[in-house]
Amino acid sequence: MTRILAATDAAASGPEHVEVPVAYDAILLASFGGPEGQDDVIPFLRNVTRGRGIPEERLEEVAHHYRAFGGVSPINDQNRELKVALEAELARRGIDLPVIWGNRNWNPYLSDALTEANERGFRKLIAVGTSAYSSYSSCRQYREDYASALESTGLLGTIQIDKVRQFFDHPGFVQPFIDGVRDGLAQVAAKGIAPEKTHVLFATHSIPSTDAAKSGPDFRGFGEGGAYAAQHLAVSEVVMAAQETQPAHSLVYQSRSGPPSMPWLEPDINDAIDALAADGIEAVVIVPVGFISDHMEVKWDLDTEALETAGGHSMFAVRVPTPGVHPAFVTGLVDLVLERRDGMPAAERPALTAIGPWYDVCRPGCCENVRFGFKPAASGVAP
Ligand SMILES: CC1=C(CCC(=O)O)c2cc3nc(cc4[nH]c(cc5[nH]c(cc1n2)c(C)c5CCC(=O)O)c(CCC(=O)O)c4C)C(CCC(=O)O)=C3C
Ligand SMILES: [Fe+2]
Repeated sequence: MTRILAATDAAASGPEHVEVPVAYDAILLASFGGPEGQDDVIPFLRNVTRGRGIPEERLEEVAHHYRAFGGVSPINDQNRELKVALEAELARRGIDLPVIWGNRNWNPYLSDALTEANERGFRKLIAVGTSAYSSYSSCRQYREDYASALESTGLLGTIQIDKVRQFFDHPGFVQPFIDGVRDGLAQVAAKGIAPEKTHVLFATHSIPSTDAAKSGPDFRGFGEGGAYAAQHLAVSEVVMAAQETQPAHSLVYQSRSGPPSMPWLEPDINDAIDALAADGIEAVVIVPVGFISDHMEVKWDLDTEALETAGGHSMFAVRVPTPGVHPAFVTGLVDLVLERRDGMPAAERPALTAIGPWYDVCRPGCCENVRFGFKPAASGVAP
């Protein structure tokens, strides 16, 4: 297993990287949540966008995506499957850690999970969030929601919530993408399309540019796109380096939702596909590198919209699978829990890029949201 630590990272990999061992009572599988029927769609969207300044037209547009799927987000069944897969892997390895599931934006809520934990006598929880990268939306907001669920249930001070490190460069997360891109490139080759006419698009969720700039801790100096862009770029390089043929590749963004006046990360995947078509590219392999399961952002924004954009140019397009319940991913998540529980030294932790392994405990100021300021957050050093 490769583990590279850049010389410039020496200061960042001090003792603060790794915490002391903790005897956890249970795993908190923490996710986004999604509607389970047509009547849930609007209340769910209100939960997600409360106070966020998302234009009404965008909400109607997104409601339409959910309506087209019967008002049911695929994310809930995917989390149920992941929970079952984690339980099976824990049992197989003889690890006695129950898994409880709670979401940030829909039933079962994080507060329901904490109530359940309390009833079952659990005091120390290790959270596994279904989100691999660093940014306000993909890390800090989870931590804020842990804190507010502790507050609303009156369990602050009774239950402790730690989290596994952001796992963007853990082999368990990256391997399924390596396998998927290999399969995708083989499909392109089988069509007789040459590597020079092929492009690999690594796709992730766009976020406001100001959030991106503040993603990760300030002292790492990641530049304009912050840790969020740097982590995605680094993972893309690892995935491409593992391929036998290496067509050109790039990082693109999807699912932008803020007002047009607010800058979000670009280019949008559909604009990128248009530009590639104009350059004579005949095939695209789309890698949903920002996501862990085939939820709505994948099913709609990639499988419906991006594939349609490619089809409009008569391009051949393949969408690579997300990690889902790939055995390497499930095993990797359990490994992440154990390294944290046992206080495994940073030098022994698997990480495929020079950026990781990421921190057990978020550093001060990490993933600040300049739009809303700091709210209390669990599993980090204040603020
Ligand atoms: C970085 C990131 C991830 C990846 C990390 C992670 O996985 O956590 C992610 C995942 C997801 N986002 C999801 C759904 C939504 N996200 C929205 C809005 C937003 N997302 C943002 C960012 C992210 N989002 C941001 C900056 C906003 C603007 C509002 C704000 O500033 O906070 C909205 C409102 C409507 C809209 O504007 O699109 C919806 C409905 C679902 C569920 C899908 C399903 O149901 O299957 C999932 C997994
Ligand atoms: Fe989102």
